[in-house]
Amino acid sequence: MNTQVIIGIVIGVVLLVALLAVTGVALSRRRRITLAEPTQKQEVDGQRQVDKSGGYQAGTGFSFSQGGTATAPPPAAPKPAAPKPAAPKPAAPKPESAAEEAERILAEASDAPVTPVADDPIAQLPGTETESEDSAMVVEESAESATSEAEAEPEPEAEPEAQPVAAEPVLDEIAPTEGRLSRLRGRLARSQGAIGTSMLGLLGAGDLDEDSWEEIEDTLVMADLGTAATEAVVTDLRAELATGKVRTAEDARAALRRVLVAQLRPDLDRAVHALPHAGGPAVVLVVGVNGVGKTTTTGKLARVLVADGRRVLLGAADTFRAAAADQLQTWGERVGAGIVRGAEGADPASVAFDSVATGIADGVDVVLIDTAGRLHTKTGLMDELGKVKRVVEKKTPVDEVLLVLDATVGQNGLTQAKVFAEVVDLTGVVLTKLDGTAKGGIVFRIQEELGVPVKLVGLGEGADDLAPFDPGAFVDALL
Ligand SMILES: Nc1nc2c(ncn2[C@@H]2O[C@H](COP(=O)(O)OP(=O)(O)OP(=O)(O)O)[C@@H](O)[C@H]2O)c(=O)[nH]1
Repeated sequence: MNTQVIIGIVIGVVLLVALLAVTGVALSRRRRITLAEPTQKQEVDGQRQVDKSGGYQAGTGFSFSQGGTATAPPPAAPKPAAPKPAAPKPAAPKPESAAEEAERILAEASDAPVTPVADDPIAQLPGTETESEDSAMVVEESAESATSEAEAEPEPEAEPEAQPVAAEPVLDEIAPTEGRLSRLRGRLARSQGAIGTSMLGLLGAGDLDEDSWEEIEDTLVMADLGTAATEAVVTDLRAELATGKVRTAEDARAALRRVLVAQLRPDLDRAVHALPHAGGPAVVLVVGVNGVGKTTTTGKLARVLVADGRRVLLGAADTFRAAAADQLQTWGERVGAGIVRGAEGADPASVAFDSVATGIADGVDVVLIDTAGRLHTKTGLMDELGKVKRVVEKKTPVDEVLLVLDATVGQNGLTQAKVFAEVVDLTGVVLTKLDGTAKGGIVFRIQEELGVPVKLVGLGEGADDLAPFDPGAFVDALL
């Protein structure tokens, strides 16, 4: 009896030990797999990509692609430290130190024509005066820190806190992006309706006399479509109705939908060029005037990219407003993206340069640079934005220049947009605050007048209130 108990206990202990051993092996395997994850390869546009996300994925309705259209590759500029083919190893020190390189590039960029900012009140803000000594110092400091961090590449357990790329953030849950288009519909429905209700009422009423056509025109103009787009829509609608196939209210709705969608140019490339290219991260510049939602959009975009499996570095080149860098840093911490920021009032170009240098050194997939809000009337500041772009291009091409526009400001937004388009080659527009009192018709004008596609829309202040722009879904939301 006693012997049986003892045997039972022995068997139990043996089984327990075996179970622990198996669990231990499984755990250590899993750990190893997690660490090895960054080598996972993906095919994107026929090119091999390295997924360094650690498997943090979310289904996404967003479309990302490789750039190459925002800027031509940097002209025969001395290509800084030809990156090693086996990329993600952080920065082997270059022959020219990062600080020297930064200094040289900023000095070269400063030779380019920069409009004097003499009596411009905005230009009197700290840091806007000239780039020379102060900014060079900032670059030197930050470039040095980037280099030394890269040199002191940590052994697994000795992780330095100063690492610019994400220090143990508590990551947010990111809402799946799939449902965002239906959310777009709901949000727009709050403030839209002009096009839908009145147009469908008129079209559905049967034969249209000239008064009705005029009313249709007025409705479209009031919805912010502008005269050119309005005329085009009316002409196309007349043609549709002339076919005699529009007999019911449903036919009228379908015809109106067809015409509006066609007017929104569904053929335009709306993918955000945010995928890395061989040897370097994609660079996205986020530009626009104060308060339109640049920082918020940069943060929201970072979330989507991280959810899509990308390693993201944020560049806080909005040095005019200290809170903007703090705001961006918070976004980064929540989502697991690193940040490079300069001193308040530092030269934005130096921060942008430093961000890209750090991004290259750390092997991130994309660097999102949030720039300062610039009043479009301040030529000097606009020139400075040109400088930001030129300086970045010395390192790597800028893949995407996203202009953020506040949809609620209507015509003013368009005026701003045109000035920005003169200074930098815009590749896409983000239209924010479409959840507000915006009239959706502004989308038609922006695309028509700028020739640049609306790629993303902001639908609220919430972290996940960013959606890809889709002409069909957008028109559905209007009707
Ligand atoms: N309703 C709504 N509010 C938004 C949206 N996007 C941004 N905002 C709000 O707009 C305000 C300004 O946003 P910011 O991101 O600070 O704007 P900014 O362009 O970076 O401003 P500056 O740093 O001053 O140049 C904030 O209160 C945001 O929450 C949106 O899509 N909808």
